[in-house]
Amino acid sequence: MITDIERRCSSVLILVNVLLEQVAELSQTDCTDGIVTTHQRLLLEKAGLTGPPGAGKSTFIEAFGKFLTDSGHKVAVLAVDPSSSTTGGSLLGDKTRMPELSRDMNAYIRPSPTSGTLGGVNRRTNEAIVLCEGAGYDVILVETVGVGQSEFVVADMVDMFVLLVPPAGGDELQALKKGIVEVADLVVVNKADGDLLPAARRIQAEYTSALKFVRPRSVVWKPRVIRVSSLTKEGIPKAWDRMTGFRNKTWNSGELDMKRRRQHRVWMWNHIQDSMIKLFRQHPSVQRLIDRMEDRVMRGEITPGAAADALLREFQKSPKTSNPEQIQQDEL
Ligand SMILES: Nc1nc2c(ncn2[C@@H]2O[C@H](COP(=O)(O)OP(=O)(O)OP(=O)(O)O)[C@@H](O)[C@H]2O)c(=O)[nH]1
Repeated sequence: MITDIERRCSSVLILVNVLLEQVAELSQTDCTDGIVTTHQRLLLEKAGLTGPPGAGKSTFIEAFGKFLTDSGHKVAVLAVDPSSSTTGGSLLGDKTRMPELSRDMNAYIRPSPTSGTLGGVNRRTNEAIVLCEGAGYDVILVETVGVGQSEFVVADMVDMFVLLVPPAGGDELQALKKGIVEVADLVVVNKADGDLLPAARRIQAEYTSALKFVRPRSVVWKPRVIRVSSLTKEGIPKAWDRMTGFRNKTWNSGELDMKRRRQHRVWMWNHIQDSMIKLFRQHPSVQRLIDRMEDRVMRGEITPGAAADALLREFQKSPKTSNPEQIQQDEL
């Protein structure tokens, strides 16, 4: 269920986005160029953070975020929760998970959007990043649960990707490692304290060797593995040091700027894809045919390809499409 506040926040977000687009159109500049200067963009840190449930993401973000706000930064924590679009639940972004940071005037924690398609949820997260940049947050952390495809979507929204892991092995971790390690710029082994310290050292060595087999994505940065304790705060400054190291190197080489430009292109196409699907589904003649075609495909009377072609022909036949403004309303 969407609460009234969430509904209003979404409306405000969409309204601000529309305004940003109009300002960009008027000045014929890139939307983000209009609100964030080059100097600000150089100092901006946008990182994705993922890890399996129980790795200590909330505890880490709380400790890391406090360290940053104490050093004069403004920190925004956003969340992408793939389960929220299907179950209506929200694993992430809950303010009670980070009680101290959520009370901090220099931190903003945005709960995960809990409605809409995954595309819509991601789109709103991406728009929230742009708004946080404009509002002067210089560190933006986008948190995801490390179990789905969302990491790869988030990797297209942020400058760097951080994987947080607990000092434990097992099959679950092996599976997790394979996909995500390929997009990780920094692996943080959490809970490196007390009795868990020897295990944390072992996991650090394991990830360090796993990273050797990953195809490098940058010519100036080699992914690192560090140990931290979010409880004792040991290693927290080092995590920040590594993140700024990544940003400075990739910025100076031009890689970061190029990556951000490419991401804008990816998101343009993501938006087009989302909108096209909605237009398609809302097209009156397509709507009349969809149920029949789905039925025939399921009964094996027609191949999926032939059914898709029939629907696409119907869509192309009449240029009449639904009102895009109506689509935005429906998204809410
Ligand atoms: N010893 C130790 N325990 C930690 C550390 N960080 C987190 N924990 C503990 O690990 C457990 C899980 O921490 P959370 O921060 O809730 O983990 P999470 O990844 O956010 O978990 P989800 O909310 O389920 O996604 C809690 O009992 C924490 O107290 C750490 O650095 N050292």
